[in-house]
Amino acid sequence: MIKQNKKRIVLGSASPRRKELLEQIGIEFEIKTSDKEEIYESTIPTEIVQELALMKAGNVAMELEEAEGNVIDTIVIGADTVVVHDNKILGKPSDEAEAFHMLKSLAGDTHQVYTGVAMLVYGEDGEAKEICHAERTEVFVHEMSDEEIRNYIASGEPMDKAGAYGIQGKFAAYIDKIEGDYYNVVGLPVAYVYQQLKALDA
Ligand SMILES: Cc1cn([C@H]2C[C@H](O)[C@@H](COP(=O)(O)OP(=O)(O)OP(=O)(O)O)O2)c(=O)[nH]c1=O
Repeated sequence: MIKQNKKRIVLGSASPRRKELLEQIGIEFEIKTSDKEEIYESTIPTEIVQELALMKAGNVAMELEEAEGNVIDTIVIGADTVVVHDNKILGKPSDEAEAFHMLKSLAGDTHQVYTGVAMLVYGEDGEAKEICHAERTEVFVHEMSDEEIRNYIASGEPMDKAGAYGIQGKFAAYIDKIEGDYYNVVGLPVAYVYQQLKALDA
């Protein structure tokens, strides 16, 4: 059942995973994306993901305002996911060699996945309130041989994903356990999003 929202909800993301996750909980929403560059200044993972999530939501809101003249009674949602291993931030790999390097470092060890969520909540007056949050999940990965890593890269799964893996795909074979929200690893802590929308009476 699709929940009829009181406010218009706009997901500012090109990620197919985020779209699926929001659909999964039955929220009615539209997708708008912006291809503006994403840059961050912070060095702390919880801050980086919130900064980037807010930038994504802000860019989409700005383009919405340009296109439609104003933004009222709307919630624009942005999100960003990074993997952190040994205090190093891993985004999407730029090539297969980097994917190999990332996966080699994650194999047989524990890392953290952080997803930042930013919600720009526009009222009737067109004024926006910002809500930002960072969710952390601990992921424990089994040992992997170099051949297993190479085969996984050959599957094509790693290249558009932070940390070069997708927990929801073939990489499931190497997940020992997680602590925290599974959906956060896939790219959107949907329970957090739903609970916020509920609290906002959206
Ligand atoms: C760790 C992990 C990440 N991912 C994905 C989620 C995100 O799509 C991607 C991280 O990249 P992001 O830069 O967070 O998002 P994106 O560029 O895909 O989409 P947009 O900026 O338009 O919202 O990695 C998985 O699908 N599974 C996983 O297990």
